[in-house]
Amino acid sequence: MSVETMVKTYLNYIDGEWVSASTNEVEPSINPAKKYEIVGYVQKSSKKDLDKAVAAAKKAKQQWRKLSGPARGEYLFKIANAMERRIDEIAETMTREMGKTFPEAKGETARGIAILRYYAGEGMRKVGDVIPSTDSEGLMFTTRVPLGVVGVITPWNFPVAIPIWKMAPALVFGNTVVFKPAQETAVTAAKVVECMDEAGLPSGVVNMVTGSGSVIGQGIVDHPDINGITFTGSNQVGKQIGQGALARGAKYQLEMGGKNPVIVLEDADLDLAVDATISGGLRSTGQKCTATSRVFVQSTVYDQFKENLLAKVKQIKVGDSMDPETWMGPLASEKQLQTVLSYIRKGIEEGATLLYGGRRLEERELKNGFFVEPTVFENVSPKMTIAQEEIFGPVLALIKVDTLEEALILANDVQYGLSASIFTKDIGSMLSFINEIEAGLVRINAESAGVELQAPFGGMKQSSSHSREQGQAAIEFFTAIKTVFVKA
Ligand SMILES: NC(=O)c1ccc[n+]([C@@H]2O[C@H](COP(=O)([O-])OP(=O)(O)OC[C@H]3O[C@@H](n4cnc5c(N)ncnc54)[C@H](O)[C@@H]3O)[C@@H](O)[C@H]2O)c1
Ligand SMILES: O=CCCC(=O)C(=O)O
Repeated sequence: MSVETMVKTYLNYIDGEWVSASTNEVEPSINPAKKYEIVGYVQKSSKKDLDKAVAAAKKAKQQWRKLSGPARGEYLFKIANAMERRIDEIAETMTREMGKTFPEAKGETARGIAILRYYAGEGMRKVGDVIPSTDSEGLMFTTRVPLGVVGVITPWNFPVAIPIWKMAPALVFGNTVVFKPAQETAVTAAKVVECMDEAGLPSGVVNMVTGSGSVIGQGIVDHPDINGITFTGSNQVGKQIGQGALARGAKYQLEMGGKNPVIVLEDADLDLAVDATISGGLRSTGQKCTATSRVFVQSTVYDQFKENLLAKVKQIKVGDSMDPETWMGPLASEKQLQTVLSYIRKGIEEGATLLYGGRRLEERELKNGFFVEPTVFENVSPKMTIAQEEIFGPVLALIKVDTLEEALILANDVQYGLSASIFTKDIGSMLSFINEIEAGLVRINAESAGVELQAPFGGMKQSSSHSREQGQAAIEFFTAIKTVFVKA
């Protein structure tokens, strides 16, 4: 059964107009909690639509870069205000489209608004330095210029925060944007862009084209008039994007997966560590790049930690994310469900012990959605697939260790390096962890997830192209430095 009456069709946004794709094809965006419910129809665009969007962004860039930083910042304040007026509607759309609980979706939308305001303020900050020249009569200084047209390619798991943490700095530093959201959350993306339109952003400054990654995403990578590409998503796609961008000399930035460890030492506050492991690993149904995946627990407190963790995991209420009683919603798509179930099967086949969960939930209404139980494994050895690969689902692997040194070696023994936590009261252990863990986000006595918009964010190793997003770090990607020498 599909509910097709009164379902709105969302259009592309090109040169300040809402337009259909040239293909005349649309795709349904469905609710992962009730797969028969269509949240909206979104455009299945072609390269021709992308070309129009790029041409609009290219035309708009001269006027936009001529505005002062504070004037561009004013537009961001207006977008933030428009989003604030529509916060509940946007959050509800996000919940219905990708399944995170309504409070989480509302928190993310509020975060998007705060990011806009932060970067609005950045429009007033300095963009260069005066550097002493060897010529006593010369003046040497740096200034920054925008890249031009920036392609923004984003995933479905943070459908408001991630597009905004890319588009807000792109805009305030004088770039124009071609935005390709994940098709799974294109309705939520359209609502964010509606707020930009409501704010009166000049035509062509932001353009949105929805469609498949292989056509629109790849089209952005290959387009000669796109000067920079900022991508967040999987490693597989990120590597392709990096290679494509490098081949034609475009600037690029990739933020990708994680396999994030938590270390629990014997002196830890165990209640805190248990709560943080559950929150960091299972909120958003484990679909955060920063989600806790591997939990290294010192052998002296292992049994106690396991008992306390399981007692709490068993209480987790799984269900429709709009239900205020629900703590954990569905996975975002059928594909995501199948991937997570296949990792769980692999864990069992490779000899890990399934302590709790592991099943798809199909009782009553749940059968219409992509629900899986929160899942906990133990006896996970370091080379098992579930200890190495990003699962992106509510699956925790408990691993017993004797010492911090052993935990650090095992924690670092993966290709990823995004975020990591430790629970301990010992300052020496904290310092060893800070120095030796291979992760871009290092958290002490706090869960592995939780990114603050004013601080740099990005990974080490294969989690990133080694650049950083957010905070003042964003200026490094979205501008180019010019060194100027002046002599009268
Ligand atoms: N490090 C971070 O900041 C961060 C944040 C959120 C998510 N992620 C990662 O994102 C992944 C989950 O998101 P996903 O499933 O949407 O990722 P994905 O790589 O499948 O898709 C991301 C985006 O790339 C597009 N795309 C797909 N193929 C493409 C191609 N050939 N060329 C250009 N674009 C293409 C998609 O349509 C989508 O818009 C996880 O690995 C997660 O860890 C990382
Ligand atoms: O999915 C990646 C972003 C994670 C994040 O924003 C957070 O942990 O708060």
